[in-house]
Amino acid sequence: MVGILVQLPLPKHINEEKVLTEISLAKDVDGFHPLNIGKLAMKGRDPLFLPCTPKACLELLSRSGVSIKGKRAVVVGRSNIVGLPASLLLLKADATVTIVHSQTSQSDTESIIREADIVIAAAGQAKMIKGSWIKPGAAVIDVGTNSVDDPTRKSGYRLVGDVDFEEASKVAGWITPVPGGVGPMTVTMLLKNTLEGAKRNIEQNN
Ligand SMILES: NC(=O)C1=CN([C@@H]2O[C@H](COP(=O)(O)OP(=O)(O)OC[C@H]3O[C@@H](n4cnc5c(N)ncnc54)[C@H](OP(=O)(O)O)[C@@H]3O)[C@@H](O)[C@H]2O)C=CC1
Ligand SMILES: Nc1nc(=O)c2c([nH]1)NC[C@@H]1CN(c3ccc(C(=O)N[C@@H](CCC(=O)O)C(=O)O)cc3)C=[N+]21
Repeated sequence: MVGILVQLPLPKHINEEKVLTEISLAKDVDGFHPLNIGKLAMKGRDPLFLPCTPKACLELLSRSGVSIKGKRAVVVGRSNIVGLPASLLLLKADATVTIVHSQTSQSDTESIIREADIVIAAAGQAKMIKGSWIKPGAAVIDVGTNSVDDPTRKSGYRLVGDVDFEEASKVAGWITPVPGGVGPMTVTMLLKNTLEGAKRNIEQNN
C-alpha cells in the first residue's frame, strides 16, 4: 500500500487528530499529518505532500496562466481541509493573503472580496458570493460543493458552488464551475500525490 487517505469528517466519537497523526508520513497523500501541515506553514520547509484540494486550486491558477506573486488573494473559509492550507499555499506563492470566515462581518467579507485579484471560495454556502462583489478580471476558484433542492432533476437536487456563477462569470477573468471544476482536479491531485509518493518510496528502498 502506497497511500492512506482518511475521508473527513470523522464521526464525533473518533479523535481526528489521533487518527491523522498515526498515518505514516511517507503515505500521507492528503498531507493532513500535523508535521506536513506544520511544514506547509513554515518558511523554507517542504512538506512531503500538499493537501489535494488546495493543490488543485493552485494547479488551476498556474495552468490558466494566472500569476500569484504580489497579487491580493482572499480565501473564504478557514477549515483544516481547504481554507487554511489554501491560504498557506497562496502565501508560499507570494500572494498577499486575507482570510475571511463566519465571524467576519458581512460588510468586511464583501469589501475584501471586491479588492481581490484571486478569490478562493470554500465556505460551503450556496451562491453566497455575488457577481457584483467580484473585481473585473479576477480569478475565481469555487471550491464549494453545495446540494440545493431541484425538483426538475430525477435526483431531486443539484450541486452549486459558493459563487453565483451566472453573475460572476460575466465579470471574472477566470472562473471554475461547480460541478466540473475544483472537484475533478482534487481527485487528479490525489492520484498525482499517490504516484509521486510511490515513486519516492521505491527510490528510497533501492
Ligand atoms: N471540490 C472539492 O474538492 C472539495 C469541496 N469541498 C466543499 O467546499 C466547501 C467547504 O468545505 P470545508 O472547508 O470542508 O467546510 P467547513 O464547513 O469545514 O468550513 C467552512 C468554512 O467556511 C467558513 N464560513 C461559513 N460561513 C461563512 C460565511 N458566510 N462567510 C465566510 N466564511 C464562512 C467557516 O467559518 P468558521 O471557521 O468560523 O466556522 C469555515 O471556516 C463545502 O461546500 C464542501 O463541500 C470541500 C472539500 C473538497
Ligand atoms: N481527507 C479528505 N480529503 C478530501 O479531499 C476530502 C475529504 N476528506 N472529505 C470530503 C471532501 C470533499 N471532496 C470532494 C472531492 C471531489 C469532489 C468532486 O469531484 N465533485 C464533482 C461532482 C461529484 C458529484 O456529482 O457528486 C465536481 O465538483 O464536479 C467533490 C468533493 C474531497 N474531500
